[in-house]
Amino acid sequence: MKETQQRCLLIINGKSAGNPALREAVEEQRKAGQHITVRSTWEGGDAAEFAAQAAEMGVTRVIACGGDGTVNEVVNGLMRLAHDQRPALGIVPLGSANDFATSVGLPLEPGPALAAAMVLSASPIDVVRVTTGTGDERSTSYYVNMTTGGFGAEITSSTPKTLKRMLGGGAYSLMGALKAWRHRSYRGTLKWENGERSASLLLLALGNGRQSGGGQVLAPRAKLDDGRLDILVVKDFSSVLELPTLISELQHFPAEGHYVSYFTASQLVVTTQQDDPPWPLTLDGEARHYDQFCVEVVPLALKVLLPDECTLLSANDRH
Ligand SMILES: Nc1ncnc2c1ncn2[C@@H]1O[C@H](COP(=O)(O)OP(=O)(O)OP(=O)(O)O)[C@@H](O)[C@H]1O
Repeated sequence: MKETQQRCLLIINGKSAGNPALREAVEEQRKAGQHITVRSTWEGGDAAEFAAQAAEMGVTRVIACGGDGTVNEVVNGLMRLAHDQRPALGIVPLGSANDFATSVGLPLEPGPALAAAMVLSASPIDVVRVTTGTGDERSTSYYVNMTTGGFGAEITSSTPKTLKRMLGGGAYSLMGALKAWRHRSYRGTLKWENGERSASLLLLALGNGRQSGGGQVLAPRAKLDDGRLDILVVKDFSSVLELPTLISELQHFPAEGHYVSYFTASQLVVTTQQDDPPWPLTLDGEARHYDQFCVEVVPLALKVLLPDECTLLSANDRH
């Protein structure tokens, strides 16, 4: 940790611009001599726009104040800058889930979180690039924590608590909930550098971080800086009798189980056949549908202000 003066840009989700604890925290840090410029968003896209202006403002730290959606928007803005011009990213968690901030061990209250963002050192982490569509429809975006695809993506993006209850309640409760949600599987072909498989899937999770959906750990062995994506594939089932095995496998994350496979790759491409429905994929907290998408690791692309003891950094691996 460094006790130095910082030039920071705070990007606040407009929803939280009046947050009293955040206002107090900014005032306190300014009194302590920190140079803080604040920008508040009006609508989606603003946070990325502000972040992309950070280099010309001469700031060294950009602090995203909001939920996971705001963090990922700021990441997208920073990725528009050349690598050596990207300021470090800090986080003051103000969302409802805050999955990234929670899993890396950042303080969750505005005062301590902003104070931490002034002194924490910046660790380089991987960023994940997602390319969707083809030809004129092609679009690229980035994320730092996790994205989910398939039926599970529709649930994780809308009701974090429901998902937790579903997975914690045993086979019949899960089956009931799945029926109520008009559960469906998605067919597709997954291709990565060491393999290929076609399957009917319930859930696909692509983790650089470990959790999504408000505390649901779907990539328990992920590291932020190992150049790999942790991939969880949950195959579909046809009867309630299969569910106990599926639930048990979801607790152990086997490399190759009956329903659950867990492996790593630096790139994964998912494609559907012409008659298959497009896949829901959560990007920025919202599920959108795609016929094809490619996720790939951009190694050590961004410096993030993290606790030195963060267990998601390879340097803190137990030997
Ligand atoms: N002034 C604003 N008022 C309301 N919504 C906004 C405003 N500015 C941006 N947004 C929307 O908020 C989204 C980001 O939300 P954010 O992730 O900060 O909160 P959240 O959804 O509550 O968090 P979490 O994902 O942790 O539950 C942006 O993608 C944008 O669409």
